[in-house]
Amino acid sequence: MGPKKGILERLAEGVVIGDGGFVFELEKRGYVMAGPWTPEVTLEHPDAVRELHREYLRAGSDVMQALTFYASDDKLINRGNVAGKKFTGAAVNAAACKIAKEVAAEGDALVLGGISETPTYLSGGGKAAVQAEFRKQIQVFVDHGMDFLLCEYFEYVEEVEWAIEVCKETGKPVASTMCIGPKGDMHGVPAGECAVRMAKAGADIVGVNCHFDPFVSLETIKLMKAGLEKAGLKPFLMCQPLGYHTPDAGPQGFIDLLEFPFALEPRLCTRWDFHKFARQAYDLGVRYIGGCCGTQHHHLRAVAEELAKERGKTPLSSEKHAPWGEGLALHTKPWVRARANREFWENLKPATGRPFSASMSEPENWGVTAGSKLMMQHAGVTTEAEQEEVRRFKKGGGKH
Ligand SMILES: C[S+](C)CC[C@H](N)C(=O)O
Ligand SMILES: N[C@@H](CCS)C(=O)O
Ligand SMILES: [Zn+2]
Repeated sequence: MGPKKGILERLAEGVVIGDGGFVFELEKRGYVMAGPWTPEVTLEHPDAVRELHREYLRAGSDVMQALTFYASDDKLINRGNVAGKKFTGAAVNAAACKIAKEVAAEGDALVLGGISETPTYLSGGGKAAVQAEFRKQIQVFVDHGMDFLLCEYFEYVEEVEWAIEVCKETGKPVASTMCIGPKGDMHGVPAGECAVRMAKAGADIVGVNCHFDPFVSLETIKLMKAGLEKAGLKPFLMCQPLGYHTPDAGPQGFIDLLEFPFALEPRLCTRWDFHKFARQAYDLGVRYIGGCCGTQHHHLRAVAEELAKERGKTPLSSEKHAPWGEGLALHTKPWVRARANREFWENLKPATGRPFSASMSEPENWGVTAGSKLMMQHAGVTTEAEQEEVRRFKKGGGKH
């Protein structure tokens, strides 16, 4: 076998599958704390991180992304208060890189080092102080031979431009995703402009991650694509959305939903939602497709199975999963065997089993956010007349 193909070559040839959620999944498994969301688990429980990488590799992931989310020194510093432990970015990042490399070598995966938004920026620190945080993390990625770099989970385009600038100093390919929706960044910079600014700063791959569901995220990607086309720029497109449905989320996405972060399960996407997402993303020209918070093994496997023809292969874990539920043909009960087909799963509207659960936690957002038409469509309010009724209801202060 020759040398591994690089990320840009792989993207030019076809589709690359990213990874699933790490901090969210490890929080549920008892290894990460919700709140700080920092990944000192790479030092405390390396086996837990290793196993999750393996699960994603088995699902078809082409990239082992080192678990370095929020692992800047300024973010980790608060973790010194937990059980008297001090975790440095250098140690957490180095451990993350080693684990990612180890699992990548078990398949044909690339390794990726990522940086994310910093408390320094959010508290008004200037460019030099913010870039100093990034530089420390990136040095570790260079020392450990990461194949490419990612700026992910940025709410402000200014900060991600500073991040890309530092990544470019290494000469490695750079990907960049913001956690924004169709309304743009937290300063109101439109999504299309964010994409153009990321590409002009030097990102080879641009797109979105986290904060919004797969279908809202694709709406953002459409706006990004249009902005890039208008500016004559052609970076690869990347989308790693939530594994939760968020049609009612406001501009900051799922963070502002009442269920964030401990009661999101009723909103979980099914594997069939991810089949649909993968196809729509691919048709839109997205070539780097993965997941973020809430996404698990079966979501990624669905992406890999949906795009099996395009990729010329099926993921390892498909050995335990016949396409479109066909394994059910082996079930003992005939009425369950009747579900062993694509038509059944593609058309099912899953019930939640919660009689008093509303489909939206904050329907009052419907009339006030730019994505409201989209939200209504997701909620099944599809005709113009019904949508007008919702708007009238809103204007009337919630009274008919
Ligand atoms: C997307 S989660 C891992 C982090 C969300 C938010 N920025 C928070 O810190 O709670
Ligand atoms: N890559 C990170 C992003 C969190 S928003 C993770 O999967 O945990
Ligand atoms: Zn996320």
